[in-house]
Amino acid sequence: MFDAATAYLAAKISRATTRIKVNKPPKQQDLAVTVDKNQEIVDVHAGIHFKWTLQSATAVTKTAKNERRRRLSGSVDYNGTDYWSSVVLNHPATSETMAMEAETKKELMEDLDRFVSRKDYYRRVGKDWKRGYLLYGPPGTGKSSLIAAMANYLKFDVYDLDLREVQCNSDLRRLLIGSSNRSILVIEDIDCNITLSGLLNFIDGLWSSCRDEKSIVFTTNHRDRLDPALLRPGRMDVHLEMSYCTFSGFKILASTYLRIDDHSFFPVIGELLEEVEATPAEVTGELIKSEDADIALPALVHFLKHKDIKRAF
Ligand SMILES: Nc1ncnc2c1ncn2[C@@H]1O[C@H](COP(=O)(O)OP(=O)(O)OP(=O)(O)O)[C@@H](O)[C@H]1O
Repeated sequence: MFDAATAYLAAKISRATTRIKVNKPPKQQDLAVTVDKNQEIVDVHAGIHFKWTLQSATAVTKTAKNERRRRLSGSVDYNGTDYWSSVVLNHPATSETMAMEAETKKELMEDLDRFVSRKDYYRRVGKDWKRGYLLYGPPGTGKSSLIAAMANYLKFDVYDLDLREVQCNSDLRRLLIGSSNRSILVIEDIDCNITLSGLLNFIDGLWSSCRDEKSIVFTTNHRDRLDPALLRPGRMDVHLEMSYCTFSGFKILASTYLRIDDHSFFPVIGELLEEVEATPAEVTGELIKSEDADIALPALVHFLKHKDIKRAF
């Protein structure tokens, strides 16, 4: 077998390549070919010599894995049969398009990178390879968009789980066993779901039924309504506040929607956003009305002024 592989590879790769790793991850059809960091591979195509060097393992995983991601909703039917119905996740959100503070974004992306790259670490310290995120903030501040951005970043599927659909822990366990690794499990509006003891029971069941490499995202519009028992690390490791639109958030939206990074209306919009609580959803609702900044920005100013007047009464 070794001799056959050597003979085969000798015809395929350059003599300069002394080491190459090929493996077949479980449940995947294709072979994964990897090289070590900083290892150089020489490739000859049409007489031209190419030298490839692996700079970052994460970058390779992300570009190599280019399949379409799915968004799945979990249900249990009247026969007690559980299933996930799936649609293609086509949400364009990325961390770049998210109107959030740059520091918060950076910390989240670093946290995700650390999480996915630490399989051996989790194993060594005897912890399950899972991470819980709580996204909280008023409606329209981008909690759902951020989940899509996280999935796009990690190239993970998204599984939506409505706890009201799940009657008992064995239903939950079967549903979760049917979900894939490398996925984000989403439980939205956690404060609207069932009682505290039921919820604690479900969440602990959730953790113990999940297999490797799973992140779980809970969302709520009211973190203050959640019991501290739910918020502790191990259930929800990272708490991320999604807030009303700030001026720096607005600049990101203006760059995405209007492709501008400055305009004479920016100062007045900055002042208004300090006085008025407008969600990024409301701001994008105005910006999307026209691609012409000279039309969209006065409309936004009008909206913010009007909102302020309404609040004053
Ligand atoms: N922080 C943000 N950055 C960029 N776009 C945003 C942001 N927040 C909201 N939007 C825009 O507003 C739309 C609605 O926001 P989204 O559904 O993500 O908010 P949400 O906080 O999940 O709301 P809800 O609590 O009602 O589910 C998004 O599709 C997106 O276009």
